[in-house]
Amino acid sequence: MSQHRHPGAPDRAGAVPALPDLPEATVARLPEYLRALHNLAETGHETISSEGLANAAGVNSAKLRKDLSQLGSYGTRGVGYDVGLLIEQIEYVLGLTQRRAVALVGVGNLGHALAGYDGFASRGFRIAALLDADPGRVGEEINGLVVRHIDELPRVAAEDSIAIGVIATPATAAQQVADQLVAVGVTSILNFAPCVLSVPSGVDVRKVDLAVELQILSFHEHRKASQTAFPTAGGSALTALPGGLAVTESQEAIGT
Ligand SMILES: NC(=O)c1ccc[n+]([C@@H]2O[C@H](COP(=O)([O-])OP(=O)(O)OC[C@H]3O[C@@H](n4cnc5c(N)ncnc54)[C@H](O)[C@@H]3O)[C@@H](O)[C@H]2O)c1
Repeated sequence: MSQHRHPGAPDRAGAVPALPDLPEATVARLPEYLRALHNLAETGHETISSEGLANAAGVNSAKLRKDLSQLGSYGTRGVGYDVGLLIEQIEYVLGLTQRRAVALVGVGNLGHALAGYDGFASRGFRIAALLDADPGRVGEEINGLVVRHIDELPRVAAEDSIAIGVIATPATAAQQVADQLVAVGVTSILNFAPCVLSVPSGVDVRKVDLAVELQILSFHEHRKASQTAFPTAGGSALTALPGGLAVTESQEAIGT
C-alpha cells in the first residue's frame, strides 16, 4: 500500500477539514516519531521501515504502524515510509505548521531554565513573553526577551497572539495565574506547579511533574527489590504491605 496524504490535510481552497479524534496515547507518541524522523532526515535518510522508525522512537513497531495508519499513513511495502512526507503529516496533525506563541508566567529558577532553553524554537514554539509578579524580576532580559509584569498579560496576549500559557509559579499562585490566562483567551496551559488547576471546558491543561515521574520509578525500584529480596519457594513469594496486607508476587502492590 502506498503512503498518502492525511485525510485532514488542507484542501486546495485552504479550508481545514476536521482532524480525526486520535487516542491520547497516540497523540503522545507522535512527537516521539517526529523527533526520530527529524534525526533520520538530518542523517540523510529519505525512507525508513516501520521497524527502523519504531527503534529510533523507542516504541513497538506494531503500535507505530497502528498509530500511523490512523493518520492515513501506511508506508510502501518493501520501501517503508517517506521520511519527508511523514514529517509533514505529523506536523500537520500536531498543528505545528504554524509557530505557536508561548507566554511563560513565573520567571524564577525553573522559569529561567525554560526561558533560556533554545530547543523550543526547533520544535515549533516561540517563547513570546516572560511575565512575573515580582517587580525585582521585571525588566530582566533572558535570551533576548525582557520580563514584564503579570499585569501586562492582557496587552501581551493581544499583541503576541499567545496560544499557550506555561505556569512556573509556586502552587499557591498557579490557580490565579491560570484564571488570568483563561481571561485573556488562552485555551492551552502547561502547568509545572504541583497542583490541580480548575479551568472551564474547552481549556486544555497538561501537567509536568518530575517528582511524580521519580515516584513511579521508585515504585519500580521497590518492586524489583521486593522480587529479589524474597526468593520464591514453590512459586509465589509473599510481600508484606503496610496495614498487615500481603500480596503474592504476581499481583501488583498498587492498583489491584
Ligand atoms: N514540574 C516539575 O517537574 C517541577 C520542577 C521544579 C519546580 N517545579 C515547580 O515550578 C514552580 C516554580 O519553581 P521555582 O523553583 O522556579 O520557584 P521560584 O520561587 O524560583 O519562582 C517562582 C516565580 O513565580 C513568580 N510568581 C509568584 N506568584 C506569581 C504570580 N501570581 N504571577 C506571576 N508570577 C508569580 C515569583 O515572583 C517567582 O519569580 C513551583 O511550583 C515548583 O514546585 C516543578
